[in-house]
Amino acid sequence: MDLYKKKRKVQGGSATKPGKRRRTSGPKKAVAADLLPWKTVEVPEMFDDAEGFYGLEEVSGVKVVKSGNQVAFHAAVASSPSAPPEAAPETAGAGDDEFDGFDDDEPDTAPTPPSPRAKSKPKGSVKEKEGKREKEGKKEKEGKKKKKDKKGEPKKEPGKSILKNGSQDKLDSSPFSALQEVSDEAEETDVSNWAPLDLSPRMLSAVATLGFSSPTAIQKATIPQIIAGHDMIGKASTGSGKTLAFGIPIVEKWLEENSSEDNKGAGGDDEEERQKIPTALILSPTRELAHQLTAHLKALCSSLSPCPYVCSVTGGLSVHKQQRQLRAADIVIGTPGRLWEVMSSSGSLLNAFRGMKFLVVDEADRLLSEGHFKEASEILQALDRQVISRDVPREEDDEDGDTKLHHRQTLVFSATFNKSLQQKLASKKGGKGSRFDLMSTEESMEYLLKKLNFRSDKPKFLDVNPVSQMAEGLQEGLVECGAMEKDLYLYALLMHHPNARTLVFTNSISSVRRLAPLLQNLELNALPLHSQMPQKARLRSIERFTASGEEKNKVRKKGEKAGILIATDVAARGLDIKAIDVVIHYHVPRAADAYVHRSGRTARAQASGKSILLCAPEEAAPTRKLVARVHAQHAASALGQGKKTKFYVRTLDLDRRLVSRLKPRLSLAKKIADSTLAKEKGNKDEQWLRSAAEELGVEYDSEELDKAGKWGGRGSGRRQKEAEARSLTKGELAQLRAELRELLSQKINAGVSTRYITGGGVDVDELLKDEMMGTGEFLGSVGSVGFD
Ligand SMILES: Nc1ncnc2c1ncn2[C@@H]1O[C@H](COP(=O)(O)OP(=O)(O)OP(=O)(O)O)[C@@H](O)[C@H]1O
Repeated sequence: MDLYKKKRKVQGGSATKPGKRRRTSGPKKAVAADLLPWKTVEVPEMFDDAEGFYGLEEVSGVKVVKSGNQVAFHAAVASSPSAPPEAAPETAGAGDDEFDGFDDDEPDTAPTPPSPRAKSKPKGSVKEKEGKREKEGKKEKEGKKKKKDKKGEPKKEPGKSILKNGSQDKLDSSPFSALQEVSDEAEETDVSNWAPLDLSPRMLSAVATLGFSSPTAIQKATIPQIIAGHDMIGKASTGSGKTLAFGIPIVEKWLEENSSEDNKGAGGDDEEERQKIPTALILSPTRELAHQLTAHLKALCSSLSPCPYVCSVTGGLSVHKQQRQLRAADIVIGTPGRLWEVMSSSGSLLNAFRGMKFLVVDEADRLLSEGHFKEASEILQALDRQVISRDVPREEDDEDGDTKLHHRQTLVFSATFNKSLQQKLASKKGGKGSRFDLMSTEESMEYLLKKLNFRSDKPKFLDVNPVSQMAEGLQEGLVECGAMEKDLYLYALLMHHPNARTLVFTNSISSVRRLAPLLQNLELNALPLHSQMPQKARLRSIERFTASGEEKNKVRKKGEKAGILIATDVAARGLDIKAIDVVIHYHVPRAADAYVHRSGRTARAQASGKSILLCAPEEAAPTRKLVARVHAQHAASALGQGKKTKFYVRTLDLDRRLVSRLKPRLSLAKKIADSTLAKEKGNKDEQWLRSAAEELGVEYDSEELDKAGKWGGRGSGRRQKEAEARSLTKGELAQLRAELRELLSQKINAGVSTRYITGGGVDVDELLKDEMMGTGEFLGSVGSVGFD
């Protein structure tokens, strides 16, 4: 323990001059990799098969120093492997890094996670992720090893991983661990644009570690206000950096109060026995978002020493374990369900939370509506209840008898505030259709004021994008197609964007289940994501999607395809995956906020992206209205400037003859997918019927039951189709697969489309030129789908 503290002290002396971050060096010695104090990584109970974690060891507080092609490990103290240093997982600064999974008990409509804001991955250090993959296959491991050798990176012994920095350094097995990778450009990041925000040198250094040279608009607007002590309602478009807008002031406050080792929280010598008062509690509507926020804040704190202990409280870990972690937590990020479970079972914990400095309600409109409202509301009420405590300052009642918690700032953030929030807060049903709309500034303010116990009567309301919640670099379009042609048009859109990382939203889990294998049959890198998937599979899909089709120096690995994530709205909010190029709404969103948040998964952080709605003819008019409502402010502001008054979502025009040439592939792929799904379902149904028959003591006769299915009645047509699909023999399926392979091996001839005919004929030689052959699935060039 002493050793650990001493190390942190040394690192703590590394504060740099504002403006530029400089490398600091402590009294560390070069140590052979074998002699570093490796420590076995504890495997979370939830991982039955350990997901490759068995045998993994980690080491913290080690600096990887790279000079040319040489790499040396510098550690304050080297010890033999048999004498590892004392680990302090429960003390301030230790990381909450066990992956506690994605809940399947979250409402299906709940949104998901994001990814690195850190500009680039560290090249010189051994990456955390590699530890996770130790067991993923010998081949892959050898491949990686070779690559590393080439780069001159340190050779890692099997099962060992070096993690960056001493404080939050435990292995983070969440899919958002990439968020904790910090930029190796930090050394060069000029952070002088942050100067007006008056941040401490240590915070500037932390921001430089992320490689962020300027604050975003919402950060610029809100950070000084929050640091000055104001309550805040912050609204800004998706992907505009709201997390750090509240994260930076929270960490700043923590730094202010924990600037020395002698002043660490409410603890003291008996800290382990006592409940620490956390600096902040951040409420998140979904587990995935909570994990992302945790990773984001840990990334911010990764270079700080001492640094706050950031801890997430979501389902997946035992309540007991989380209570232990919470005892030492400085910043707690959690979903209302699990938080309430943990808080309500411990008086001292609840009391400690009452003393915190910040309460953050992220994605407030979602959190205070739908399924979470009840628990979020209980947490808020419990926090506001006054209890006499030695640690928590007593508050005065105001003239109305309401208790004002003057020591606590409340921060509320979202890109949207919708009408369903208004109804929930007003506890009454709104008029028809109103829940689909977004709220005006005044309305949002009024209702948030009713629900949250702000310290001042008028919290600051900052809307940095009052005209539009949509990201600036976003292009929006709509494709009209027959209701039964959505699969075909989806495939055509994907063919038009062969290298684009694409996120496809559906309104139902069954559509995800159907579309993912269908597109996989078409040799696309389609990955499913919905709330009924097992946690590990969800995690895998996100990881594969995040890693898919990565370009190194603008070159994609040969044969590597960009990922296509087929998801329900579980992925709509907060998901921050780098470089999503296209969002496709396979089903039109049910409400305006869903449209904003789904579309906001692309064009993040100043990037560009496309959002495309697939609409059946009867859906087109209401969808256009919904999009127009989202842009209503935009239109009004344009009117003020004498421009056109209405926003029209752009109609995209796919070449229908070209689309129809995709049909043979699609129908083969569909037959195969239907048969596979029907067989799986059939097996499950049969199993269920067998056990039901057994329980009833009757004989199970599958033929009789099949006949029963043909008698008619509701669902009998579907059942018949399923039976037909199921009846395909192995040989027939193999034949279909062979036909499909043959079709997929030929490119689609775009050269004789109507566009070419009207364009003046086809130059076959031109079409067969190498560069034309290489562009996706089409032979010949195809026009763009209609965006400029
Ligand atoms: N100052 C900055 N400079 C550059 N990038 C930044 C900056 N601040 C944050 N980012 C990056 O911008 C991305 C979006 O940030 P964040 O996830 O906080 O957005 P958000 O506004 O919360 O989005 P959403 O409303 O969709 O949840 C992240 O990848 C983050 O790392």
